[in-house]
Amino acid sequence: MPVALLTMSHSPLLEHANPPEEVAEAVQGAFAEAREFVTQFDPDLIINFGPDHYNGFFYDLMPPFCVGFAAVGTGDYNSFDGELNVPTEIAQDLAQYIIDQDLDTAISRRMEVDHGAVQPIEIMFGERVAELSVIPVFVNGLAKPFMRMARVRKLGDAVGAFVKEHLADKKVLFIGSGGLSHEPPVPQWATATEEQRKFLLEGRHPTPEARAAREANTIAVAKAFAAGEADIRDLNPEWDAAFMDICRSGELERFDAFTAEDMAEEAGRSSHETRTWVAAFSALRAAAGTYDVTYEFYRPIREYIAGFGVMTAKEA
Ligand SMILES: O=C(O)/C=C/c1cccc(O)c1O
Ligand SMILES: [Fe+2]
Repeated sequence: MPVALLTMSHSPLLEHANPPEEVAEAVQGAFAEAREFVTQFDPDLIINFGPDHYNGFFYDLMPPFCVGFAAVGTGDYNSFDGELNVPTEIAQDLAQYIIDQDLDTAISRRMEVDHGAVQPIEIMFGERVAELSVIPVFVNGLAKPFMRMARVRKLGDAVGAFVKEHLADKKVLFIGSGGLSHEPPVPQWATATEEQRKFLLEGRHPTPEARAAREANTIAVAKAFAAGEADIRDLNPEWDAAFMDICRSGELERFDAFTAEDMAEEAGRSSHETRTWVAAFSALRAAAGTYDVTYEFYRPIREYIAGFGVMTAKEA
């Protein structure tokens, strides 16, 4: 049963910022390497661990995990805004399997997925996004409170065991989207204004004006950050390197010692997006036994507000 993995940072600023040419080219080179890998693998099914940035999930009901039985892109930052081709029956069986492992997951029969979930698929597969078979699995990476990392690892474990037991005839690609160290200007409940709280609570389907204002603010903050003038936590290449070391090592239980507080303090509030990587690597390990990392890339890129990492791996 062939299984493979792609984990990568995403950033809506890829289309809106101008890092030095050498940096932009290096990122595009990393995408080309990863694209070659996933194209060669040619998955029958993608299980996509993705976060959300208050486009699909809000504080009126914020699950730690959610398996999509059907899904539609929100189109934020010009990301994919159509329906994903979700194999509903397999997604239902997956959710049942996860629950049977004594883990709790929400389900959605109409999950809304934002740039954080779909950008890697778009970059890798271009126009084919709508035709590919994709099960989206939301992993909360932005909204406190956070699950313990061990729980995220176990979610991935359950997903990988399901693939091994029930999808042995399929080529499955696990994707984890997000991270690494970064802290884009997304409001936090604890410090939010009344207006921001209203958005965090029920901001689904914003007006075009509200969406444009949010995007313009992110672009402006990224510009200021690159100039050393933004009031957001800096990237942390040492933290990112240590994180990628664990991914490479296969000793994923080492993530269990990560605490939500330390992650935010050391690597920024959105470093919680790395939970998608933990789930994806754990799924790969459970499905494959052992794995080899076949490619990796890293650059701290302030213009993208991202400790920007890419890794591919496959069963050893
Ligand atoms: O949701 C937003 O407004 C900003 C998102 C963002 C910015 C930079 C890096 C990321 O990973 C993001 O998701
Ligand atoms: Fe993000």
